[in-house]
Parts: sequence; C-alpha cells; structure tokens
Amino acid sequence: MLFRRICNSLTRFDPNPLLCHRKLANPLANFASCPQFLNLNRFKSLSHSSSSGAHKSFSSNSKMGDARRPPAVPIPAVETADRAELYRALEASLGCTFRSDPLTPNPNPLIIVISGPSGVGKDAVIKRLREVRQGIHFVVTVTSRAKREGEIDGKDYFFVSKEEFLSMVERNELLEYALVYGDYKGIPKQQIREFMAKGCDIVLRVDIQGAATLRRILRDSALFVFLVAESESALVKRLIDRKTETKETLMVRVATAREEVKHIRDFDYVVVNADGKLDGAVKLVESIIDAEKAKVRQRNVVI
Ligand SMILES: Nc1ncnc2c1ncn2[C@@H]1O[C@H](COP(=O)(O)OP(=O)(O)OP(=O)(O)O)[C@@H](O)[C@H]1O
Repeated sequence: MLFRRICNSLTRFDPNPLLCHRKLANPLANFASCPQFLNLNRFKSLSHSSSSGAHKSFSSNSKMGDARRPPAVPIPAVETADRAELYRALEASLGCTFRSDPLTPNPNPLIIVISGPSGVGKDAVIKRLREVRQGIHFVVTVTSRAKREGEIDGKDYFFVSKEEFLSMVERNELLEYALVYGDYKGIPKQQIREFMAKGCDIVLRVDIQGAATLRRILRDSALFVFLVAESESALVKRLIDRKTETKETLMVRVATAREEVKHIRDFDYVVVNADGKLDGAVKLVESIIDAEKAKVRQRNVVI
C-alpha cells in the first residue's frame, strides 16, 4: 500500500529531473519553497552581482532546521531505491528542482606582486612559474635601463629611452614607477587591464621600493609575496655568481639587500628560495595562489 502511494506520487513528476525547469507539482502546498535551497541561490546571485566580488556567506536567516522536518513526500528506502528515484523524491518533497550550475562564482583574477632583494631569484621563480602554471600573465615592465646580454625587448622588459619613459608617466600610463639604481622602471596599466579582462592572474615583479608603492595604491586588493634566500651569505654568493654586476653595483645591491629584508612585514606571504630548491619555492607560490582562489572573501582589484 505504502509502496503504491510512493509510486503514484513519483509518476506525477517529470521523469528527467535534470531537464525539469518548471516548478514541480508538489502535492504538499505548504512545502511550496525550500528555504535551504533558496538560500543557496541567493548566495549565488549575490556573489555574481556583488560589486566587491567577494564571496557571500549563507544568510543568517537560514533555517537549516527545515531540512530535518519529516519529508512531505515519502522518500524511498536508500537501500533499495535507485539514484534517480531518490533524486526525484527529494525534489518532490522539497518542492524545487536541483540546479546543476556552479554554487560559487569563478574566483577573481589576482594580482600577484613578487618582490625581494636583488639577486634573491625573482626572475628565476617567475620564469619557472610561467612554465608550470597556466592562466597567468607576467607583466612586462618598461625600463630605461640598457639591455643585458640575452635579454629580449618586449619579453624581459620594454626597453625605452628616459624621454619616452617620462612621457608615459605624463600620460598616466603607468600603475607605478621608480628610479632604480639610476634607471626608470614602471608597470604599464593597459597590459594589466587587457589580461585581467581575459581572466588571467597577473604577476608583477618589483623591487621592495616598488612593492611599497604598490601596497599604497592597491592595498589588500593584490597579493604580496616576499622572496628571501635561506641566508644572507647565500644571497651574496648568488649575486656574485650571476656575474652581471660591477664591483660598485655589487656593493650597492648587497648593502641594500640587508636593509630590504626588514620590509618583510609589509607582505602577505614569505617564500624561501633556497639554493638548488627553485622548484620548491615555485610550488609554494603556486599553493599560495591556489589558497587565494579558494578564499570566501576574494581580493577584488580595479586598475
Ligand atoms: N633557488 C636557486 N638556487 C640557485 N640559484 C638560483 C636560485 N634562484 C635563482 N638563482 C640564481 O640566482 C641569480 C639571481 O637570480 P635572479 O636574477 O632571478 O634574481 P632577481 O631577484 O631577479 O635579481 P634582480 O632583482 O637583481 O634582477 C641568477 O643567476 C639565478 O639563476
């Protein structure tokens, strides 16, 4: 008898719940809504429309207790009913159709600022990160410094004259710029906008001074990662081995590096790039990005 009643109530509903968009004919009128699922939908629509881009939490009015009310339509025994049968019975009992679109919006594109003392391995980490991770765009900075051997214009930097650089500053085309060791370096805004619009995460490589300026401009809307070597001695050896410095610039870079480590507190994360362990450092940076993507309250950057 009970079994026949269940069958009768189930046959009144669309046999394919995944294609059923209309409101199910619910035999129990007072079960016209299902608060717990309406709350999920509210969560979705709030998140999608939110100007802050932050994920919203469930409504505090959520009556989770409703889910534990005795089902209005009998639910078949889980041991004997097949999945489709149970699914339809749950929909019928709750009086709504289960939606299959994602419950959470896509995470916001991130701006990841990677900084650290000279010679710590910023370029090396970013180069490897780009090899192993999809969907990130490394912003090519504009610089007035001379090209080093092996560097490619438009790939490593955009090399421009001092005059050209200063006219970009006048046209407000740079997010941030600075005079570093006698040369100008700046971040073109347009490139960031273009790639964020495509959904890419943006990686910015800046020195400590640049990171401090970016922090003032972007505040918590960007992610700041500080790279360090495992020790001061390792950092100095790395700079010497790179063979790109004169003895004068080497002195300046080493002296500056000692000061720069003190700025670590202005960053969100610190990553040790230990000698011979470049991949480990890159993995940690990737984990940080992944964790940021899973955050309920997303960073939301506007350039
Ligand atoms: N984990 C590592 N182990 C060994 N060598 C490394 C490691 N990371 C980077 N290096 C080497 O250290 C040197 C400095 O690295 P890199 O040029 O990437 O530093 P940087 O922080 O970008 O420096 P700068 O700010 O002066 O441009 C390079 O020769 C690089 O190959």
